[in-house]
Amino acid sequence: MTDTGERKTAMDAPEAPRPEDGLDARLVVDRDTFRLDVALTAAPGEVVALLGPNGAGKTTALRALAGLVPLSGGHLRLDGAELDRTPPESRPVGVVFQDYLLFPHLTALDNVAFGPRCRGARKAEARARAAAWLDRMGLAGHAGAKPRRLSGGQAQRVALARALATGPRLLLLDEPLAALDARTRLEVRAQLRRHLAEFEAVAVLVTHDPLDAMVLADRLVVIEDGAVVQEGGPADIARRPRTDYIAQLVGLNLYRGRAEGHTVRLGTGPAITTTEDLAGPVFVAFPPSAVTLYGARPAGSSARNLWRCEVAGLESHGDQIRVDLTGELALAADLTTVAAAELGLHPGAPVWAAVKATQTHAYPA
Ligand SMILES: Nc1ncnc2c1ncn2[C@@H]1O[C@H](COP(=O)(O)OP(=O)(O)OP(=O)(O)O)[C@@H](O)[C@H]1O
Repeated sequence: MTDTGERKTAMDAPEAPRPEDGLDARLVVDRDTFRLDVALTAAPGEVVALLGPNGAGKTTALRALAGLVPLSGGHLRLDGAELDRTPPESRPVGVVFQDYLLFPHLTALDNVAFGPRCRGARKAEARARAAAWLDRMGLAGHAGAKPRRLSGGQAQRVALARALATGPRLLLLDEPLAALDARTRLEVRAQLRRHLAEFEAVAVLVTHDPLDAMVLADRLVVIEDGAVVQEGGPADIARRPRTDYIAQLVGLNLYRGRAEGHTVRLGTGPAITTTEDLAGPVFVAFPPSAVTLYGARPAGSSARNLWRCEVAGLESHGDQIRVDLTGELALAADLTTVAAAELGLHPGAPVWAAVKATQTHAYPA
């Protein structure tokens, strides 16, 4: 990064990455009854999303990386340097907080210049760097505006510029889009994706929105109850969820059982017929849209995956109705509103649920 904040300009002869470059951490944090213990590695240029339910420990992990909570154990190395004992203000780390935390009394320019100033840059230099960053973010025309005059999306970009203007080797983003309304979110998500793609160091973002994670990150690390339960590329996680939480996020019915060829036995429950030929512990997943419901047992149906169920709940999702079923197999089914009305579905109604083997997906557990 140059002093003006222009990155990737003098990159004609980039230095070869060293094996120790990037993030190498094991974050152990004890907080009363809660323990976080997650290993986190990332190469320069990689965007990693920490995804997980409320209280999983995502923010604690981010705060530990920033140095705002001490590690009880583990290690934290960035580009080969130990950071465990480095105070937050001396870490080469930029943070974008959920509500941006812009200084209300400072202009956009001075908000961005604040970062370099804190790191010892002279005023003129810090402001020049800030101006270059605002320009890059398409905000040159708003340099003199105070935060209250900025839209949510503009404020988000100022916060991002402020974090990037210090030339961080680790960029941390805490729920970067959570403060925005749905329409702005779409646009800001696309912009943020572009800026993250250009960022040559490590970026870690925390979110509980699967879409943000899938769109923005190269790799997802899913945390539940203080531990990593699954990590991988967005497509792999969406296709092969390994916990109920992830399956729900990506909208799949998920079961665990033992495969014998094309049959997967689910503990004491029923069996599911799949197209995959597997043996041993497996997961089976299928989308709610793959489920067909019948008011009575379908006569002459060749479907092997046919279960007697009962409607536990109904919820409308756009032009679809999500039906929660209990019975031989607990599952979610998506129907059109018309189909739900024709079946006269209501809580407690008995139904038969069918899924074709070709619509299921089995993979080793
Ligand atoms: N200052 C604190 N002192 C003690 N326990 C805390 C403190 N802050 C958080 N915790 C606990 O640590 C656990 C993890 O919280 P954390 O905020 O990291 O989760 P999260 O995944 O970011 O959740 P959310 O999505 O709700 O922000 C929770 O059980 C929480 O109650």
